[in-house]
Amino acid sequence: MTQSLPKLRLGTRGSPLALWQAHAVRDALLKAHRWPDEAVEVQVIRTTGDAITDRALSEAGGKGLFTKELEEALRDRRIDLAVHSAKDMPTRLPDGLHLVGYLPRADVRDALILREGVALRDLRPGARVGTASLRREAQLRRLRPDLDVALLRGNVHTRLAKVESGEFDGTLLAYAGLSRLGLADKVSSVLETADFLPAVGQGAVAIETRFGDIAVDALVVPVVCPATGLALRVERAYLGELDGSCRTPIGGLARLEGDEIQFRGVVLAPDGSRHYEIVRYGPINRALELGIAAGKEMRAMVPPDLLPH
Ligand SMILES: NCc1[nH]cc(CCC(=O)O)c1CC(=O)O
Repeated sequence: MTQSLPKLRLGTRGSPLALWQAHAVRDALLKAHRWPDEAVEVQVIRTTGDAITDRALSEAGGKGLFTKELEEALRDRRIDLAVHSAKDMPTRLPDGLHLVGYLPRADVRDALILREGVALRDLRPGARVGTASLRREAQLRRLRPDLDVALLRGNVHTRLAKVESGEFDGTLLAYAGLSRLGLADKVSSVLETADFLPAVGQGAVAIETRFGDIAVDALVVPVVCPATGLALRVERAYLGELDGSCRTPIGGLARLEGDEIQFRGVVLAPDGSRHYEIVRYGPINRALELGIAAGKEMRAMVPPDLLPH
């Protein structure tokens, strides 16, 4: 029997980071199946989020802005899989779609990029640090209430340019993204997760497919990382319990420790004046339950002005 070569159409946004991630998935597929280059075709799809550059994403409508058009293409069968930053994925997906898995997770930490100096403590009081992330802003204010934290949007290169030009004294970005773009040498220092928790999903590349399209899923499964899948199951279940708005600064990180999962979560007041932390452990075969329990515990602890209803 001759096996005909599949032609998988992989959809992605067109940003440099998205393209890197799409090609990482494509390369993994080609390698795992020993396919020739033409077996996986990358299709660039422009999303609503790509058109917004002047406002904080939380104001523009938040998550979903970067995924909608890709998900429409999936449902219309114009593509067979969509590749996303796991961090940018809403906790609830549209009917008929699912996350089949993730590439092995990269460094989860946030990185500090400073015009001068190395560490957070090197910033003088009043120094201007730019970020568009509520989570980064709140954690930064908590650690350094004396800084002037301001909105800084745009792609990675734009942000780095604004630090280099002196418009900002520093910025915070995901280490994983910088490293994928070959910009790890711009990093002044990394913020340890002990005092600065990443966003749920940070550092992970997600692969979304049509639920029930077992032919496609069977081809994707060999490239997905089970450990990353477990961690993301916990983190996304936690976020799902807290969701409702993306106006609340939320961090969360699950890690495998032997046959246990450790989860740590944080919710903060936007100005960093209050923060609520939880640590929970659970067995690996109870990942979903661990995430849900962590989310419920957090919800019970956090005052309603930070997490509505
Ligand atoms: N929201 C944009 C986004 N989505 C994923 C990453 C970085 C890569 C990753 O976390 O996997 C970034 C940039 C950033 O936050 O610095």
